Parts: sequence; C-alpha cells; structure tokens
Amino acid sequence: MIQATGLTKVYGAKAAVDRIEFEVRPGVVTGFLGPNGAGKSTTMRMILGLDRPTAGRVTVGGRRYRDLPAPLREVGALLDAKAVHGGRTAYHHLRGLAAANGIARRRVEEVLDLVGLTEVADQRAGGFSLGMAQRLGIAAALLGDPGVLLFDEPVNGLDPEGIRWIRRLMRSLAAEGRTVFVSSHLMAEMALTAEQLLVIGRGRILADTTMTGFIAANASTHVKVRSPDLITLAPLLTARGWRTAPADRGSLLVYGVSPAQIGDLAHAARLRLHELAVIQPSLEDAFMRLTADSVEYHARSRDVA
Ligand SMILES: Nc1ncnc2c1ncn2[C@@H]1O[C@H](COP(=O)(O)OP(=O)(O)OP(=O)(O)O)[C@@H](O)[C@H]1O
Repeated sequence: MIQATGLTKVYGAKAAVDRIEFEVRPGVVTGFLGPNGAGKSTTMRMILGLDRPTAGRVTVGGRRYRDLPAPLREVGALLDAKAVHGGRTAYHHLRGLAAANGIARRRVEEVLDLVGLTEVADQRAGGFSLGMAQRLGIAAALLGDPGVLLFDEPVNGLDPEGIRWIRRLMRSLAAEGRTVFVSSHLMAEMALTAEQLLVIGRGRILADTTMTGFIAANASTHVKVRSPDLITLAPLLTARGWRTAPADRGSLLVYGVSPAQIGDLAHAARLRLHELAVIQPSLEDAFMRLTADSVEYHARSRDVA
C-alpha cells in the first residue's frame, strides 16, 4: 500500500505537486495518468525517496522510503531504464544490486529468467536495445521480491510482444497481492492493464476511481450512423435535439441516443442506413475530456496536422 497525505513539492514559485492525498492499494494494477508536466514523475520520485516533499508525506507500507530497513525488498521501481552502468554485464549489474541489499545470488538467476534475459546475461548492458534495457530494469525492480512495484512508462520502446509480456506481468504481480503502480501515456495499453486509476493534472488529483467508473463518468457512448441519405437524415437528427459530430466520410456520430431511435427515425423518413453501430467510449476520450483544462502546453488546433 502506498499512502500520500498533503503531499506537496514546490519548485521555486511553482507547486509541481499540490497537497495531494491518495492510496494505492494491493491486488490491482493502478494506472497513474496525467498530461505532460502534471506531476507524475515528481510524485513517483517522492515515493522512492529521490525527492524530498516540501510538505506532507508519502509512505510505503506505513513507512517513508528512507525509514525502510531493506528498501529493495519492500519497493521495486523502474524509472529510467537507461540508468544502468553501461560497462557492466546484465548479470553483474543485478549481482551488484543483490549483494548491496543482502539478496541471494540465486535470485539474480531467477529474475533474469523471469524477464527473458538469461541468454544475454553476460553481455554489457550498454549495448542493450531499449526493450532489453526495460527488461533489465524490471529484473532489478523484482530482485528483492517486493510487495510494492512502481513502473514509469514501462512499455517505452517495446515491441508488441514485449508490451503484451509487461501487461501480463503487471497483472500477475497484482494478482499475487502486490501493489502495482504504473504510469503511461499510452491510453489503449493502460485501459488493458489497469483496473484502478489515479489521474493528476497541474499537481492536483483529478480522479481516483476504477477504470470502468472513470470512463463512464467522463465520456458517453454514442452511435455511428452511415447512410447514403445523410444530407436528409442529419437535419432530422438535430431537429430532435440530438447532438451530432461528423465522423469519416458518409457517417455521423450521434450522442445520447440509442441505435433503435435512429433506426426508427430513418425508417419513418424512408431513408437508407448502411451502418448503425454503438461506439463505446475509450479511456483516451475520457482522459482528454477530464484533463482538457489541465494541459500545460496546448497545441493550437491549426498547428496539428
Ligand atoms: N527539478 C525540477 N526543477 C524545477 N521544476 C521541476 C523539476 N522537476 C519537475 N519540475 C516541474 O514540475 C512539474 C511536474 O513535472 P513532472 O516531471 O513531475 O511531470 P510529469 O507528470 O511526470 O510529466 P511527463 O508526463 O512530461 O513526464 C512540471 O511543470 C516540471 O516542469
């Protein structure tokens, strides 16, 4: 369990993290989302004792990181996969960490095997691809068999097989009763991995809820209508007070209405429908709507292709 109370970090005149309160519980994967500059890394760094809070506190299993007697056995973290001494082999990197933390040599072999690096254990980590470096970082996080795991952008640079592997790993670590806290900008991936969500914007908590609750609360289902008679159909839809938005060619999105209502309307007007589909909102839809006011650096729409 990770607990923050009144957690604050001020840089100069700016509060990067502003009196936040949260609990990250064991047994589920909790996603940590926020636009660029929202305060995610600062929060993770404070959890790991790498930054000192300006005010408030954050604890792991009831204790601040710096008060943990054997930190690696309590918390494992992947923050920056490339922050490895490049001249060392993967094995020696892990062996050094294990020795410094009183962890048996046998465990080094176990974690190498777990992340699929056994065959390259004797190669220098400096020559590793980003994907291999991510795996090595994960091996280091798992070394002390900790109950709490933090992953900052863990799927960066991974191929689809690697992404799927991480997703399964995180879910199985949570299913074993561990606390798994993961940040990512990849919404579709997060939607598949996390059950619980913590959303931050401009240093404040914007949402602390389940994945399904978050999407339901911040985005609505809508219906996609494709019709060769759209020119006639569209005004009939808006005349009913239904909000519409253009979709791809020859189709419209209609909000707050069922497919049956649209089908009946089209039938009564003797208009043809070629497609009528319920579109479930995505995590990205919900996230964009919730954080629209919290984004630090907006691209002006005409700057975007
Ligand atoms: N060492 C520092 N000195 C001054 N300002 C900082 C420092 N570290 C972070 N900040 C500022 O604090 C805010 C939060 O930054 P942080 O890196 O925690 O955001 P983030 O949510 O991790 O962003 P990203 O998604 O871009 O990684 C930003 O405005 C950032 O510029």
